[in-house]
Amino acid sequence: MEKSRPYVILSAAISIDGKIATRTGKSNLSSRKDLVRVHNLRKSVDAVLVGKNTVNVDDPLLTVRYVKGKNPIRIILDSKGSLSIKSNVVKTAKKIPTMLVVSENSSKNVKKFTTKGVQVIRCGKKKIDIKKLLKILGKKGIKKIAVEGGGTTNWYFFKEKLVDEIVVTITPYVLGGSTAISLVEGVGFGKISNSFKLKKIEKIQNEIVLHYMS
Ligand SMILES: NC(=O)C1=CN([C@@H]2O[C@H](COP(=O)(O)OP(=O)(O)OC[C@H]3O[C@@H](n4cnc5c(N)ncnc54)[C@H](OP(=O)(O)O)[C@@H]3O)[C@@H](O)[C@H]2O)C=CC1
Ligand SMILES: Nc1nc(O)c(N)c(N[C@@H]2O[C@H](COP(=O)(O)O)[C@@H](O)[C@H]2O)n1
Repeated sequence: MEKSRPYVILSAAISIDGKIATRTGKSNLSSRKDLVRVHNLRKSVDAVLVGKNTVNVDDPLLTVRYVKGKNPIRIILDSKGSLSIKSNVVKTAKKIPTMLVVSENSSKNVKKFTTKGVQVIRCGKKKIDIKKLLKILGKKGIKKIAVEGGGTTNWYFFKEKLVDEIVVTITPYVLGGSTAISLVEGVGFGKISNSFKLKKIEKIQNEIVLHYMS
């Protein structure tokens, strides 16, 4: 692992058939107990990163609420700067550090975000260059990141071989549907070569939490 970039933990909850949301975008798969575990993970990292669609669909807070602890910095990948200023992450940005990552070519006026307390980072010409972004974050003192989806964001991190650890909860649901979002979207790998080592298995009632390391 390059020293200059943060350690990346990919965190998600999946259905038995590997989906992270229903075809209508419902994703509240984890039990309360598993969410307590997720919040313990959040308090242990410097930042939580998600893609723009996750913010649009879930309108998450991405805070530590079910346990006591410091909120991580929230990072949203949104190359066009199209996020709604009415989203919870923007509305709470004056209290909880929030970064919006846009591309260098994004012509959108970012002042509407900065006035709400959001720090805007420009990175990558047309699309966000996540390798470069991780270096920028490393320079800002961010040492550990939890990537919390969605499937497209997860794909970019796997594609660039930037995932150091995977923590995935298998929840007792079958969602089906060819348009339902999978743990990893994108075009996918052509070869079976991207392997991880199983380090821990936790059973939480009806769920199994798998911990894999690169
Ligand atoms: N069960 C679970 O654990 C979780 C479930 N979810 C679910 O996942 C769904 C959303 O997933 P999905 O639609 O795949 O979208 P994502 O949330 O992954 O957002 C993808 C978008 O982020 C923007 N983006 C910009 N640069 C990058 C980059 N370098 N890498 C990745 N993304 C980039 C892109 O938009 P642009 O081109 O405009 O910049 C891209 O289309 C929701 O339904 C949500 O509920 C999400 C998280 C966890
Ligand atoms: N680990 C996990 N389990 C689930 O069941 C989930 N739905 C998610 N989703 C991620 O957490 C975000 C919601 O966070 P808040 O409760 O609003 O703080 C969501 O947007 C996904 O990134 N994760």
